[in-house]
Amino acid sequence: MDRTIIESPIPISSVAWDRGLSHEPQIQESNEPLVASNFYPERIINSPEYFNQGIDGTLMSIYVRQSVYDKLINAATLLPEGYKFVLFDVWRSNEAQQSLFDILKNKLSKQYPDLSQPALLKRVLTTVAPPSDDIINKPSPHNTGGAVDLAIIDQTGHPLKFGTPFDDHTEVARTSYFEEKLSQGNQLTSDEEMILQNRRLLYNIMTEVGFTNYTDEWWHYDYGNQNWAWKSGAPYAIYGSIRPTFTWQDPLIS
Ligand SMILES: C[C@@H](N)C(=O)N[C@H](C)C(=O)O
Ligand SMILES: [Zn+2]
Repeated sequence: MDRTIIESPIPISSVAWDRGLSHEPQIQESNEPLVASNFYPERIINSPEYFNQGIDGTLMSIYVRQSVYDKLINAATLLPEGYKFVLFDVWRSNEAQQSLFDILKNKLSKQYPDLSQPALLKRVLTTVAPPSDDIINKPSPHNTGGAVDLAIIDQTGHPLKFGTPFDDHTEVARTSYFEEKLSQGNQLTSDEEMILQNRRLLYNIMTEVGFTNYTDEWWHYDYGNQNWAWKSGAPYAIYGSIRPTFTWQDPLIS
């Protein structure tokens, strides 16, 4: 493995993620299809987290834009021998986005009963994008099939340590959290050092093939959607709102 993949630090962002700005890029829809992501089990496995949790509006299969799948396959070849990606979620229905938002809002309002409504909303929106009120111009990132939630498992089938569970809503989930600790002159424990390297591995591989990262979550990467266009400086996004068409079933229906 190329050592720079675990040695190159993750950049520390000096500005907070701005949900207004991240919807500014125009969308020029490429009409790339959504494809199922389960045809390369040697390197990519699916663990559809929200379907497994019984969240409304979820599907058992994970669907992803064609170029995003191609990029994931490409990225997977950069992993150390025997390692695999594990996909938790890619395309997400608007119903599922709404359910995730409602569930977290409910959970945090019970956990922090003294938080004001604006403060509560800010916390919820750090972990879950708002359900879209304009799916043509401002689709939520996963609804485009261009946002990927993922982690890595090693050659023995065990997840690498990333410092928090998937969908953790604390500041530790911020992708550069351990880089920040280091840059502030703190000594990392050996466990934290391992987590730092694992986050660098995921970050450097994903950005190498063209993804951008959502700075508040080590597991969330984008390609082709407005998040990606805003973060990468691309002139426009190529993925808007979409839904799977289940082409293999069409002949049976007609
Ligand atoms: C809910 C979490 N897995 C996620 O994807 N968060 C981002 C911010 C999103 O909802 O787009
Ligand atoms: Zn995500």
